[in-house]
Amino acid sequence: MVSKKIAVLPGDGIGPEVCRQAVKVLEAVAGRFGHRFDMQSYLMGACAIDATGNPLPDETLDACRAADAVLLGAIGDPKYDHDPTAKVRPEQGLLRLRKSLGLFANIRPVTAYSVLLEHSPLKRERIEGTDLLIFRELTGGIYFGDKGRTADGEAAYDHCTYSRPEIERIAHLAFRAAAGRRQKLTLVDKANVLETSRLWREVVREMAAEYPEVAVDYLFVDNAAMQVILSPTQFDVILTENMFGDIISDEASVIAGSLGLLPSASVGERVALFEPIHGSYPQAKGKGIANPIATILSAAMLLEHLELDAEAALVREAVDEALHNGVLTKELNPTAPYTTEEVGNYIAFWIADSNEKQWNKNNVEIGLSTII
Ligand SMILES: NC(=O)C1=CN([C@@H]2O[C@H](COP(=O)(O)OP(=O)(O)OC[C@H]3O[C@@H](n4cnc5c(N)ncnc54)[C@H](O)[C@@H]3O)[C@@H](O)[C@H]2O)C=CC1
Ligand SMILES: CC(C)CC(=O)C(=O)O
Ligand SMILES: [Mg+2]
Repeated sequence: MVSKKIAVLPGDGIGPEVCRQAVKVLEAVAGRFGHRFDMQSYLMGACAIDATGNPLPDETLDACRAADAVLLGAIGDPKYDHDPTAKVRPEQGLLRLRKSLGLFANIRPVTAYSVLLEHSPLKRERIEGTDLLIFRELTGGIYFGDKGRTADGEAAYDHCTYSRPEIERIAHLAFRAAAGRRQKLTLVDKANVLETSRLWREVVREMAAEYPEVAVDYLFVDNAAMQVILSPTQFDVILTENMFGDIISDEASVIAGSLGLLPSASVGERVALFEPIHGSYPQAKGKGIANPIATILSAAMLLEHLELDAEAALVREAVDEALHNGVLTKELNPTAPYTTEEVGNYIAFWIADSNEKQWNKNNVEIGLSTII
C-alpha cells in the first residue's frame, strides 16, 4: 500500500472532462491495489484568471511543489486566443508552472496501435510498428526569451536563447533513453540557419562520445516534419528544442490516429507533471466528444514515475482493451461513438474488476457504482 499526493489541474475547455476520467482511473487503481491517492484540484489557466486574475495562483504552485506528482488537463480559451492585446493569458500560467517546477524535459511517446491503423490517414505500410519517443526541451528557447514590440508597435520580436547546460541536461536524458531502447538518437534542429541550433549540434556531437552505443543523426526540422510522417519507423528517440518539439509531436499524433491519444511526462528538478499533448479543444467543451485516452495514458506515465509499474501496466491493458473493443470517441469511431465519460468508465471498470469483464454500455452505471 502506498500513499501519494497528486495535484490535479483540470484547466479549461475539455481539460476538466478528460482529467475527470484520468482521476477516475487512478481511483480504480487505488481501489484495486489498496493504495491511497490524495487528489485535490487546483486552478490554472483561463479559469484561474477568471477567479483570481492570475493564471497560476500561488496556492496552485505551492500545491504542485508539495505533491508527489501533478496531473494536468489542458489550458486555453478562445477569448484570449482572439485578443492579441490581452495582458494576462492562460498560457503564461502553464509556461510559468513549467519554469517554476524546473520541468526541462517533456517526453512524448508516439505509438502506431495496430488496431487503429485503419483510422490513420497515413498508409498502413508506412506507419506500422512506429514506436518513437520525443524529448522536447520545455523551459527554454523562443517560448521563454524576451518578447515584445518596438516603441511604435509596428514590429515585434521573440528571442530564442539556449545555453550549453540547458542542452546538456535534456540531452543526457535522451541519450540514456535511447541507450535503453533501439540505440538511435536523432537531433532535430535548424542548424543551417539558427545559431541556437548550431550550439545544440555542437553539444550533442560532443556528448555522443559518452554514449558510444547510441547512433546519432541530425535532421533539419523541415525535413524532419516530412520524414516523421513519411517513414516514422526510422526514428527511435528524437531530441529537439521547445518549439520544434511542440510542432513535430502534434504532427506525429496523426500516426497514432488522434491528438487525443498522445500522453506526455514533463520531468526535471523534482516533482514531475503529466499531461496530454493536446490543448483545451474549446469547440468540444461539454459535448462529451473529447478523447480522454491521452490523459489516461498520462496517468499511466505518472504511475510509472512513482514506480508503480504493475498499476501502470494494468491501465495500459485497460486502454488496449478499449481500443480493441472500439470503445472510442467519435474521431476514432464515427459510426458508433462512445462519450468521453463512457470511455473513462470502461477503462476504470476494467481496472476495478478486470476478472469479471462484464462491462457493456448499459450496465456501466451499475458496475461502476462501487468505484465512482
Ligand atoms: N498544454 C496545453 O494546455 C495546451 C493548450 N493549448 C491551448 O488550447 C487551445 C486550443 O488550441 P488548438 O490549437 O485548437 O489545439 P487543441 O490541441 O486544443 O486542438 C486541436 C485539434 O485537435 C483535436 N483534439 C485535441 N484534443 C482532442 C481530444 N482530446 N480528443 C479528440 N480530438 C482532440 C481536435 O480536432 C482539435 O480541433 C488554445 O487556447 C491553446 O493555446 C494548446 C496546446 C497545448
Ligand atoms: C500552450 C503552449 C504553451 C504549449 C503547447 O502547445 C504544448 O505544450 O503542447
Ligand atoms: Mg502543443
